[in-house]
Formats: sequence, C-alpha cells, structure tokens
Amino acid sequence: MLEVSHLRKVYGSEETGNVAVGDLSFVVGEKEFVCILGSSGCGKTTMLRCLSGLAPATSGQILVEGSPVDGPPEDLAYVFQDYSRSLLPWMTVERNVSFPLRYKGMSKQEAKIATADALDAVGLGDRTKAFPWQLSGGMQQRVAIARALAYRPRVLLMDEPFASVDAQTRSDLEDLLLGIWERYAVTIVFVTHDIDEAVYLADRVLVLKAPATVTTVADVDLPRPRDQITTKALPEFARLRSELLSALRH
Ligand SMILES: Nc1ncnc2c1ncn2[C@@H]1O[C@H](COP(=O)(O)OP(=O)(O)OP(=O)(O)O)[C@@H](O)[C@H]1O
Repeated sequence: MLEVSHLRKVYGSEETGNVAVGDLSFVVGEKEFVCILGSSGCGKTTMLRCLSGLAPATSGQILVEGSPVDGPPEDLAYVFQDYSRSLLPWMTVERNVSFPLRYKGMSKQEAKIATADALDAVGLGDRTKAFPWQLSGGMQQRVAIARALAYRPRVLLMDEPFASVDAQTRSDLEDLLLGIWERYAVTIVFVTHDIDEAVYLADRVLVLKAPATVTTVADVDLPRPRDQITTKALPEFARLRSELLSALRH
C-alpha cells in the first residue's frame, strides 16, 4: 500500500542544509495502523509532508499503491495537529467538510451524502450549520477528521492530531478513530509523542531517531477491539510501553 525506500530530505543544499530525514525505509500494509514515535525535531512532520507530496524528497522513493508520489496523491488525506488553522472559520462545519470534495470530482449529491456520512461517523451530525469557532477543540478536530474521511482516502496521514486537547477528549478521540478505522478500512500512519497512545492504537510502532531513521519496530499484538481500561492493564501493554520508552531514550 505505502512503500518508503531510502527517503532523504534536506532543507537547503546537501552540503550546508538541514538534514531532516536521513535514510528512511518502511512499508505499511493495506488497512494497517502504524504509529510513528520520535523525539521533537527528528523529522516526523517532514516525513509526512514528503509522503503526502506536499514537500519533494531530496532522494529515495515513495510509492502509494505502486505509484510514485510526485504531488498530493488522490487517495490520501492529511489531518494536522492544529485544527484551529486547518478549518476555515467563515465556513460552516458542513462546508468545511464538503468543499474539498468537488476537487475530487464528486457530484453535488455525492458530496452531500459523503459529508453527512462523515459528520455522523464523528458524532457531529447535529452540528452541521455551526461555525468552527462555536465548537470545542475536540469537536473541531472531529470536523477535521470528518473532512479527511469524506474524501474517502485509502491512506490517512495524521500528525499528532490529539496533542492539543485535554486527556479525556483525547481518549474519546482515540476510540472514535479506532471505530472509524475499522468502519472505513483505511490505512493509517499516525505520528505521536505519546507512547501509550501509540501502543493503544497501532498494529505496529516505528521509533525514529534524528535525522529520521527507523531504530526500532514493535509489533503490537494486543487484542481488538481495544478498551482504554482493560487494554492498558494488560501485561503486554506494559511490556511494549517499556520497550518503546527505552528505544526512545537510546
Ligand atoms: N521548512 C523548513 N526549513 C528548514 N528546516 C526545517 C523546515 N521544516 C523543518 N525543518 C527542520 O527539520 C528538522 C525536522 O523537523 P520536523 O518538523 O520534521 O520534526 P518533528 O519530528 O516533526 O518535530 P516535532 O515533533 O517537534 O513536531 C528540524 O531540525 C527542523 O528545524
């Protein structure tokens, strides 16, 4: 589904520039949920920008379903950390979700159905006429997720999407995302700083060190469906958490 081989990204020239991604290779399978952990500044956002075609790679190759990425791929959507900057304040919730769909070539009717379906999936079917600034932070991030879902992506890239909300909202959003992932059968690459979040959500966790290179790969074999209380109480959860903590510290 998604293949990254020897990705390298230097901001500026190779000799004097800033190496953000060193040598990154990994494969994400269809419908897999992969979380990426790494210290601040190790190149996670830059990696996502290259995967999404928003930034050109300096060298290496990225394939989405076998096709090289040389611009934003059709079947890919991106959810940013900062929902307050990704939603347009002068558009209603409904318009924020529906406006990118015409660029995908959906008819008005198809866009209407996809928008209503995505807003229902994130539990905001009754707030379609509200403006983003009338909603809480967690609700605004749900609108951003709905916008990505309505686009019917095969691959969803998420950059610390729950970092700016409180702990209770964050765990609610994690569970919402797991439900959506199962329902929409989408492939997810999710960047986070939070080890517990990575283990709770993922099929597999990759740990990066600067400049972005994979140092550790942990398979997460915790049973699904997962639950915030019982999954996190499992001995395997604690084992994975300490394995990843020590990988990050090294
Ligand atoms: N547009 C840019 N021009 C030059 N250097 C950049 C640019 N964007 C990022 N960098 C540099 O690339 C490196 C990786 O940054 P990036 O934002 O990808 O890291 P990150 O792991 O996502 O960080 P964080 O976890 O703090 O968000 C950093 O040294 C950063 O200063």
